[in-house]
Amino acid sequence: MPDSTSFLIFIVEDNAWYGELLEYRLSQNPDYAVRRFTTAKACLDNLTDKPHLITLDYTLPDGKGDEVLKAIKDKLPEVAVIVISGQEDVRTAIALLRQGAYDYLVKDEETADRLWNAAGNVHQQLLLRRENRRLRQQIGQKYDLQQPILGESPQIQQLSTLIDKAARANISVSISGETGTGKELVAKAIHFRSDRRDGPFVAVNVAAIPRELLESELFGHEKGAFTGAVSRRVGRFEEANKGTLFLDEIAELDLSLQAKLLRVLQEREVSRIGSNTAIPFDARLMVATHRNLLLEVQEGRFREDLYYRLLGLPITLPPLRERGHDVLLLANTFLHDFCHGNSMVVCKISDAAQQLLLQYHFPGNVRELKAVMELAAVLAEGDQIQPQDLSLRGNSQGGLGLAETLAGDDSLKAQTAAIIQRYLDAYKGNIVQVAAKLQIGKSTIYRMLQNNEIRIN
Ligand SMILES: Nc1ncnc2c1ncn2[C@@H]1O[C@H](COP(=O)(O)OP(=O)(O)OP(=O)(O)O)[C@@H](O)[C@H]1O
Repeated sequence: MPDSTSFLIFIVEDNAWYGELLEYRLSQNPDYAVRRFTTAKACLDNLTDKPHLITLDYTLPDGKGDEVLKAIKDKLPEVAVIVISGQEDVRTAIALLRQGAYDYLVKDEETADRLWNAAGNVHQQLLLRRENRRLRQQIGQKYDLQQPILGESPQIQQLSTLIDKAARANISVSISGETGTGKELVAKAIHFRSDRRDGPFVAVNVAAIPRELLESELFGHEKGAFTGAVSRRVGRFEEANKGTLFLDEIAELDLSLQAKLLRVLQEREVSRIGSNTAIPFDARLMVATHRNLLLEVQEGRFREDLYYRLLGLPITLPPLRERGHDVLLLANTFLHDFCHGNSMVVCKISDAAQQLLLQYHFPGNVRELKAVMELAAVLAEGDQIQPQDLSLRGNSQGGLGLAETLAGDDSLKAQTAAIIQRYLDAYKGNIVQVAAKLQIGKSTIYRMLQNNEIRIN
């Protein structure tokens, strides 16, 4: 039996000398395991070993190529079969290819080389498929947890039931909720629990892509469709084939693209910019927004007909501040994951810090909580997280005041300087400690001091 990394080839050829020649050539690749059979029956009897490639002589003593090909494909549809024939016959070649043969080669002095190339291609495709499967499994494991949406509050329990219902039906899903409440996480959970889990999950943040690029991002374009279209581009709608397309911040889609999206959904086809060819659209659509989409409709910014098409199963995510003690459950999980990932000792959250977390309004919701807890793990002295380690907006006690620093409109450079300055103050100018805490080089701090971007107070 082939293992998961090998590439098993069957050569089916009644001419012993020719079979040996092909075997000799193909065996030159150390990744290939080659076995030779002189009859169709012997080949068919051994298909349980699941070869990846079969080279099939068209005229065997116990069967003609087309019959044997059919028998092979009936038993093992995914195997690549290359038919090798003594004479060229275009009609037979076409018929065999239609029947599912991978290639058709005529015996001449170049056959062994052409077979070598074809086998190389089949092998490459197999490696890509394996890699693809591995990555999918990895992603699947990451998101396909029984309880991917952490929380014990009634709101989150209800949400879990809705996710299961959404996963079972092939209905559109519209998710709303404040920023950072887990809209994308919910969309992924539905995808990975649904029948489409083996297909791709393609996420597009409509608000993050400039209008002039968005159309081609979504629908793709043909080479030369517009200035700058130097090569063909497959759009995200096509990429999501057999999977899920998640359009985040859907309310930001402008009216002309809303019209185009509506057409795609009505006709279930897309065409690339610059092409008249319609490509079937077979993906489940999920959309998300932090806005009230109905209000957008009432104010004329969002098409009503599109709204009803997209609404499907509406899911509203509650803000974190309304999830009661889930805040602490999430805080502990984030702390635990971060400390484990960074080989740090996991600290506890002191009672006072817990109270602060429970009272805080979390405008950035779960995303903010995660960032706050990770930073707290870095800042904590000893084995407990104290209120001063929590960088919450308006927390006068501490967190080095980073929340305010980061909420400003300053450039990245200015924000970096502000963060380092806060740490320098907190560590009383100890550059070695600050560099270690922030995991930056001491030279960065010295350079910034030299440029007067920061100072020792
Ligand atoms: N209930 C939850 N359990 C565990 N992790 C969560 C939960 N909710 C959100 N998260 C985490 O919080 C972060 C933000 O979630 P996500 O990106 O899904 O939010 P969003 O609502 O889509 O945000 P935005 O509106 O900015 O697009 C992610 O790291 C996500 O894994």
